[in-house]
Parts: sequence; C-alpha cells; structure tokens
Amino acid sequence: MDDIRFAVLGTGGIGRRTLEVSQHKDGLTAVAACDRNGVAIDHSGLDVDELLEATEGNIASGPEDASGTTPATPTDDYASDGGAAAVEGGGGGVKQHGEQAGIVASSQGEPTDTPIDDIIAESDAIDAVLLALPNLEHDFIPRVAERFAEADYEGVMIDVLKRSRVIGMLDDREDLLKESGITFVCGAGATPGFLTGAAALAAQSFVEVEEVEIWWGVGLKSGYEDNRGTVREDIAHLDGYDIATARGMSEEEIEALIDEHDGVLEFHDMEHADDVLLERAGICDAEDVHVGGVLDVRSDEKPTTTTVSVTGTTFDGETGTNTFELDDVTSMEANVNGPALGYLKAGVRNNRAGHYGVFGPADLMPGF
Ligand SMILES: NC(=O)c1ccc[n+]([C@@H]2O[C@H](COP(=O)([O-])OP(=O)(O)OC[C@H]3O[C@@H](n4cnc5c(N)ncnc54)[C@H](O)[C@@H]3O)[C@@H](O)[C@H]2O)c1
Repeated sequence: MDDIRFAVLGTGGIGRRTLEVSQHKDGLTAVAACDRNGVAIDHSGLDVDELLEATEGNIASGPEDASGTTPATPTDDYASDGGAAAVEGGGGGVKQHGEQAGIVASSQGEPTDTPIDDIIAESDAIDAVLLALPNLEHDFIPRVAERFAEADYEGVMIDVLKRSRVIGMLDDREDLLKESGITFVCGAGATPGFLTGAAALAAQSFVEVEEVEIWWGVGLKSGYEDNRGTVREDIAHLDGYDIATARGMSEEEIEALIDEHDGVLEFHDMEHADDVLLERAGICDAEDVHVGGVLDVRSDEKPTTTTVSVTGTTFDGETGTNTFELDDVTSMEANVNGPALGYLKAGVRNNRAGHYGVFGPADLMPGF
C-alpha cells in the first residue's frame, strides 16, 4: 500500500500513543495533530519524537480553553470531558501547564481556537483521520465527522469510541459520509475494536452464536496520569454512576473513589459497542454480548487476563466455545493503538476501492 498520510485529532493518552506506535509501522506518516488548544501540521511529516517529548506529562486534557476557563457557550470545537474544571486554579488537572498545555508546547505547535477546522482546511492532503477525542459528550465524534463531510473530505475517519449509542449516531449520518467519499471505521480500539474483530473470527466455527463474553484486564499504574479521561469514562459504568455523575466529578472525588476500591475497579455489563457492532455484522444479537473487566490503576500488571469467548453451535450440531486470549504482557496502549492503526490501514484499502459509509471492526473481518 502506498504511504498513508494521517492526522490525529486529540493528543491525550490515546492520541500520543497512536503517534508513537505509528513509528513502528510501515507506510504511515503523521502529518497533522491537534488538541483542544493547538495544532501541528507538516505535510512532509511531523517530527513525532519532538511532539511526544513536548507533550510528555503535559496533555491538554481538561475541558478548559487555553486560558484555563471553560467557555460559557460551548463552540463546535469545544467538548467537555468533565471534572477537571473543578481543579483549583483551573489549568485542567495535573497534566496541563497553563497556556503551554499540550501541542502548543511543541516547536511545531501553533495555538488556535479552531483546531479541528484547521485540520479540515488541510484535509485534501490527508488520507486518514484518527479521532482520539473525548467521548463523554456522545455526539461530539459524530458531529466532527459531519463537519469533515460538509467540507467534502474524501478519505478515512476512524474512532476508538466505546459507547454503543454512538454507533447509531454515525449510522444516522451515513448518507452524508457516503456522499463525501468518507470511509468511517467506528469503535476500532481494543474493546470495541480488536476484541470485536476477534469475536467475529471466533464465530466462524459456528452457524449460530449464542453468547459473546468479553472480559478485559488493564493495569495502568505508569499510564494513569495519561489516561484520566478514559478512567473517568469507565467510572460511568460503575453501579450508582452514570455519564452525568462521572462528568461532574472533581479529580479529588475520582481519587477518593479509587482509594475506596484500593485502586481496583471491576465492571460488569458495560455499555460497550461490541454488542451493536457484532449485531450489525449479523453475528449475534446485541443482547447476547456481555462486556466487563477489571482496571487496576496502581499496578502495571493486568489484574485479570483479557479474553473473548464465543459460544455457538456448529453446522453438525456441536456446541462449543472458542476463546481468544491476550498475553498479559500486552498493554492497553498496545491493544488500542496497534489495532486502531491496523483498522486505519484496512479503512484506506476500502476507501481507495470506493467503499464509503460506516464500517465496524467486524465488517472488516470474514463475513458471517
Ligand atoms: N476502544 C478502546 O478500547 C479505548 C480504550 C481507551 C480509550 N478509548 C477512547 O479514547 C478516547 C480518548 O481517550 P484519552 O484517554 O486519550 O483522553 P484524553 O482526555 O487523555 O485526551 C483527549 C484529547 O482530546 C483533546 N480534545 C478535547 N476536546 C477537543 C476539541 N474540541 N478539539 C480538539 N481536541 C480536543 C484534548 O486536548 C486531548 O488532547 C476516549 O474517547 C476513550 O473512550 C477507547
């Protein structure tokens, strides 16, 4: 495949790692990146090492603008991922350093109030856009897709979102995306993403799938500071919490909750889009997919092994369970970003073949 010029929207915990992992893959050139305060664009290829060094421990992950205040009226380029506004003195939590937060701390970064529009303006020379943006406002990513389509972008867009309800919002915009020539790959991180694809593969032994069980383990000690956005989103899945309460929590409240659980949070029946993505690929009913897992923010070791088990019936009447297991040494970052870039490449292959619209990870695997 020819070289793929790609952009990353959002250089938080996930976006930074996407850039890093891309350096270990053939045929991928990062040409643009943005966060809420800044943008870096170089069509001959960004200096990824410099960008990563400048943003190390310095992610613009809070909901504030560059001045450290939450805009009174949210603009198109504003999405609140909650909480950090409650941090004393503003500044978006521990990782943000005032006006130098995030990409603007890089020599390649420029401050801007319209980071996403700045990338859209350059999108003619971009083959693929990976959205590593916050997802607590569920229509944010679909709205960003719409903006690229309205600007007649032709290329791939890919997200690593988690929540089931976002898929329908993208499907609602499918005609617009198709008209523009966009191949949108949704839910293409670890779960949903890697593990959804694994389930689609594991299902191939069967003619009927009864149940898909996804059970994940993540140890995040060294990556905790870089993944606070993701941890906050996960908290919304705990009993007694929802998206609104998770968004409204201060960093201190999150710390207190984590202390209460000795750093280990266990989740059951999570609203992860693996369910709707497997249903839309015709593999099983969404209600037969169960996602849960254990997150340990105080240890790098996984608290449990990540597995995908698919139970079904073969053509000759046997009932069995195929299980796909990740090695405990593979980190969350490896299992989100490797697959995201792999699905990005699959998206580009499809886009260049003229296949436009919304695709889930299971749609890019053998059919069922
Ligand atoms: N599918 C999976 O397995 C999986 C795993 C982990 C995380 N995720 C998802 O990845 C996404 C990112 O998570 P994270 O931990 O990197 O979050 P984060 O908070 O660390 O980073 C978010 C980034 O987006 C930027 N941003 C926010 N609003 C913006 C705007 N309006 N314009 C431009 N940039 C903006 C921020 O500045 C920051 O750089 C989340 O949606 C999360 O659910 C998915």
